[in-house]
Amino acid sequence: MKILLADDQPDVLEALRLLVKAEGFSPTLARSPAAVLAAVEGGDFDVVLLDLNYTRDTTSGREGLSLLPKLRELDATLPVVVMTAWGSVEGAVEAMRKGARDYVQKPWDNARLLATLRSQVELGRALRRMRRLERENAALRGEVPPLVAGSRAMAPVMRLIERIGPSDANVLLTGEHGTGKEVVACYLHAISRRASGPFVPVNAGGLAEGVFESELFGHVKGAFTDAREDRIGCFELADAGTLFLDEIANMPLAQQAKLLRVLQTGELSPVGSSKVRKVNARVLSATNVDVGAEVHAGRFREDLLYRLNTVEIHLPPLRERREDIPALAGHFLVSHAKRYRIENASFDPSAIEALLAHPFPGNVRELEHAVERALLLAPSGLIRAEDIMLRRPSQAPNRLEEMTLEEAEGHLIARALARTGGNVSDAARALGLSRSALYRRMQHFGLKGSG
Ligand SMILES: Nc1ncnc2c1ncn2[C@@H]1O[C@H](COP(=O)(O)OP(=O)(O)OP(=O)(O)O)[C@@H](O)[C@H]1O
Repeated sequence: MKILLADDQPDVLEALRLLVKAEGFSPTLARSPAAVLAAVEGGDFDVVLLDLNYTRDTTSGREGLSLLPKLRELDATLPVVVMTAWGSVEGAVEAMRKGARDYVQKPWDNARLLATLRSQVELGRALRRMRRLERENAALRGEVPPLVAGSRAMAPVMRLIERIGPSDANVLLTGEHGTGKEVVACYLHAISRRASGPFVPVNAGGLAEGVFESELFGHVKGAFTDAREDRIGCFELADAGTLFLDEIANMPLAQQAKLLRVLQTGELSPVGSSKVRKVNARVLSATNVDVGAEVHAGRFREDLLYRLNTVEIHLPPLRERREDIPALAGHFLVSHAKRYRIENASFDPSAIEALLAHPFPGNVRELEHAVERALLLAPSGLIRAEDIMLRRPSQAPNRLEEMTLEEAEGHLIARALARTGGNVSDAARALGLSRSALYRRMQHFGLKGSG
């Protein structure tokens, strides 16, 4: 049983540590509200025992009280027991209202404290079990997207996802292209309290100047020439649900400012209207770019990043979680066989070996496409190594007709940049794009120019 003990008085902490350790708990200690949050973010506790007062000369309990909603946001199933000063019943009542499960008064009675902690651990576990069952049932009903993530590298990521999912916290998903950021966003929504509301994905980084506001905030009839009807924006479509903003690092600064305003106020006005509307959408966002570096370079607003990444979840590339390859391949085999009505689809062990040996620069998406192609090419339903066409990155084809549209685009852009010696303006002119549009695509493909 893992317990987090939080108090700013070392002697109290030590007494509590000895007490709970003797009873089979494994304690972690925190001496400040910040340490409590950091511990809960990084750890996996069965119960928290939280003192409400953090500076010796105050007894208001404010600091501890303000921690409770934050803890609930981080993990709604984590039981928190508060300690209050003797006789301060109001503090205890307020703490319970803010999400504490129980309280004990100082000086505490050892036997009662331990009994309270033990029963909270039991209750917390039951609650988590129930949540898991609900989720498994929802997955069986097809309401939660299947997420294959059994590898060791994904274990801490999954723990974080399970913990953060039910809360309303804004989450920034990072990771290379095709690592599953959108599936995870969908999963987070499906296990949240908003699951019965809508999940609205929008490619925030791909919206042109003129469409951004209307797409996100909506417009009223007559707001501009083409506005023949009122249109509801994605923020309102996601009301009581989740808005998923993809490719956020590609948003120009002007759009970032508009988004930030809505996130700060929780209010928006559709284009052409002066009426203010309240919005209630949980915002999940994603990027394959190092946003910290973008902030540093002045291309991304720090205050916006701060709003978006209450919690950051990084999805490792597939090459760092090879253990997942067989299960993912099996998952894609079943789902595509169903889609193409292919019976008896299966892998020969040589096929799995070939998959395990591939570096997958395109991550899970590349694996999915490889399995889909192999399924369509294998003469019987049995897929062998030779049916799987995997390209070594160094042997990437340079025949356009063998490429996907995305590969062809990246290839043409890289070629144009090579021809112009990395000059972005010249390359943009050659490709018939604006400089900023080319810049966005270069970021998308991880290409660099020389100015
Ligand atoms: N863990 C997973 N379990 C099952 N399917 C997955 C998993 N990860 C990714 N996929 C599948 O792989 C494909 C790519 O995933 P997704 O679109 O979520 O990646 P992404 O990181 O959002 O990509 P991009 O950065 O290009 O937008 C999807 O079809 C998705 O269903």
